[in-house]
Amino acid sequence: MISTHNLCLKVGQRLLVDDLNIRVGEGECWSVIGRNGAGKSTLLRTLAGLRSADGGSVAIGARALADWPLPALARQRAFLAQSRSDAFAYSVIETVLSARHPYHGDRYWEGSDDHAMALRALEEMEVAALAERDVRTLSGGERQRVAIAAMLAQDTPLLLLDEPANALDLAHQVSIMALLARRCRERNKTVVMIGHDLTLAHRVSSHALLLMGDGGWLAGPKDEVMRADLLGAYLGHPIDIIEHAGRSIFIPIEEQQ
Ligand SMILES: Nc1ncnc2c1ncn2[C@@H]1O[C@H](COP(=O)(O)OP(=O)(O)OP(=O)(O)O)[C@@H](O)[C@H]1O
Repeated sequence: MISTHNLCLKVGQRLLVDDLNIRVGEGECWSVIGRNGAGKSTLLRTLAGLRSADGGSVAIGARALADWPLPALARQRAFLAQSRSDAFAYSVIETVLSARHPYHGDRYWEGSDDHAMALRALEEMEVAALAERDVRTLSGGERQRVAIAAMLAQDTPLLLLDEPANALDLAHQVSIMALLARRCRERNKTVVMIGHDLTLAHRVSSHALLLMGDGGWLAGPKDEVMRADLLGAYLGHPIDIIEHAGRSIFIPIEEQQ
């Protein structure tokens, strides 16, 4: 679905990611893991085509990202930014409907199919009751769920999400991550997301990509990569993994006082 070829990312003189070669297949769910400042958002923005590579390339399907016309690219991938600000008094439903524009061509108005999809996405995110509300009046968690609803309404094969669990309460963190995993399993969608909750990431992901922040990286199936020794090295803190009720629970090891 999406692949990188000797991808290099830099900010200023600092090398964040060096020679990254990954192939994210259809139906796979990848978690990108690393310390603050390791380059996770920079990578995701590059995968979305919102920032150019500092070396190497990204391809969606067989076509280089740079060769995708923007409307066609918007039908291939949806992107959830880490934060957003709303300058205008759009309603929730208008915000979600705007995600349907890539399907309009020359048509200005949305059709009834667009409305039905937008409403369905709001219902899935449990924010349908807020459809007529001004987005600027929403709580942080409600706004996050509306942004994810817009992604679902965009209905792309590839979803790129920068910390989707941000601002969500516990129940919504679990349900939305489970929904993303189901989208991969049942509808063959492809997800690449950033998250700091290792237990949740391990539960829903098929693969993980660890970023060291100095160019180094490690990618593979989650059980090969999300090992205590590797995570400890990449996150700069020792980690314990406890098996409980068939799940792996990741906990930071407390230093002796
Ligand atoms: N426009 C910029 N100018 C200068 N430095 C930048 C710029 N954009 C990003 N950086 C730096 O690049 C590094 C990587 O940033 P990035 O946002 O990708 O990190 P991250 O892994 O997503 O971190 P976090 O977990 O805190 O969200 C950081 O040190 C950041 O300060």
